[in-house]
Amino acid sequence: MSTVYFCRSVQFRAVHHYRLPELTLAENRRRFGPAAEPHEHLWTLTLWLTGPMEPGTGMIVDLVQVDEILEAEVVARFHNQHLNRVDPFFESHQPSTETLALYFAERLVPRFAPVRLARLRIAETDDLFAEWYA
Ligand SMILES: Nc1nc2c(c(=O)[nH]1)N=C([C@H](O)[C@H](O)COP(=O)(O)OP(=O)(O)OP(=O)(O)O)CN2
Repeated sequence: MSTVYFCRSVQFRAVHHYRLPELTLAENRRRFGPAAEPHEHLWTLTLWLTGPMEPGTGMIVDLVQVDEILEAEVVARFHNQHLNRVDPFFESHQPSTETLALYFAERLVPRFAPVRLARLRIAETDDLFAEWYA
């Protein structure tokens, strides 16, 4: 049986850096190079949502509802922020794309239920991104 996914992307601009707390600044600079310094990306978060299509509307989920959740959970919290400081979680977790994929998936899955978040992509650029699959 075929499956349809409804997809939506949202962007936010934010700074991050990589620094392990057990290392000195000089050691972090050697370990991570330029990425040890705060640097900005225009992040793109993309969701793949699936579930039954409502016969009347032909929709899996209303776009207005999707956008409200993304605005509250992603844009309002992360746009123009420093990711290492936006949530105490990132005091003990480096804000890599891999970590952000897990972070956003864990928070967005319950927000979209019973619509199923099946896949999520967080991209720093077109050629650097991480994906999460349910
Ligand atoms: N495993 C990961 N490694 C790195 C990540 C990541 O999310 N996961 N992120 C970064 C940085 O944020 C960094 O900005 C990207 O590193 P950079 O060396 O600039 O990457 P590119 O080679 O793609 O950049 P060019 O401008 O094309 O040289 C680092 N590592």
